[in-house]
Amino acid sequence: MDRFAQMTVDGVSKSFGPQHRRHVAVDAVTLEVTPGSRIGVVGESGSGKSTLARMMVGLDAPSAGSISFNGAPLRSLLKLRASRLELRREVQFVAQDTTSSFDPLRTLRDSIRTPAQRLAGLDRRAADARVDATVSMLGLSPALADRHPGEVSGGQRQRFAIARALVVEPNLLVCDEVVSALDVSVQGSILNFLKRYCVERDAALVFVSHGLPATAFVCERLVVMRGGQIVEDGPTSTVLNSPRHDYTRSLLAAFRGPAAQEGPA
Ligand SMILES: Nc1ncnc2c1ncn2[C@@H]1O[C@H](COP(=O)(O)OP(=O)(O)OP(=O)(O)O)[C@@H](O)[C@H]1O
Repeated sequence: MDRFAQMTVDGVSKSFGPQHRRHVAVDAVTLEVTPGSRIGVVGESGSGKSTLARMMVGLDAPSAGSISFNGAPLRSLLKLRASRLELRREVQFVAQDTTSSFDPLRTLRDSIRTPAQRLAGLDRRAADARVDATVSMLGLSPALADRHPGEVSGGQRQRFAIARALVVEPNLLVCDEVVSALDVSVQGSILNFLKRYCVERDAALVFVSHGLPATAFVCERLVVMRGGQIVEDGPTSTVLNSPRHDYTRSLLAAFRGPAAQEGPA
């Protein structure tokens, strides 16, 4: 599989529930992601951000519309084991809920080493070295990786989840509320780290978050969602300084302050 060049989300919708009580979580969303783009997806709770992110990594299937990776339908890439593994090598996801995302019976090191071996093709020794280097870059002691997920704090587990995604060095990283559980000081260093990671390797980031200041700090493009739809999409500075939609204005008003433009808060 070629290196990530383009992901296209084309008129994608997702509904939940029985026919007579259909709830439309994502409604005809169109979005294009290319290398180096860092896209922040913001919006109120229930606006469809997580559902969109899950569809982009193939964890949920769209009810309508299509998603393609380098021109190939995601659905067909996911069908075959070989292309699914290659896709996972290129596209990684960090979920909001880290409690259920790690196997409680395995050490964190085991869980992070597996993708380093299986997806990045490293032997055990190289994979262990990669695990140590990655967790260290995220401000964690490698010794902590020998614990089980229940033996570290929620914030540490969140950083291990980021490490598990980064250990395969993906070229598209999709993050769903990855810093909300972290202390403010740790948030800042993780946001800096994610931004640097993307800039250095021309990787793309889709960063789903409630936190507008953090999102504006990391992302050069902001997508605002409401009721499953994208109501605004543009360069971060344009969206912050001259929002076109009333909803964006009210979202900005809630976060009004210099922090929105100067750095994570
Ligand atoms: N598996 C599901 N089954 C039924 N409804 C769902 C499911 N997943 C999401 N929804 C509904 O879809 C809508 C969008 O949810 P989603 O989690 O995508 O929003 P969100 O913007 O990420 O919210 P939050 O910021 O609170 O995580 C919500 O009304 C939610 O209740």
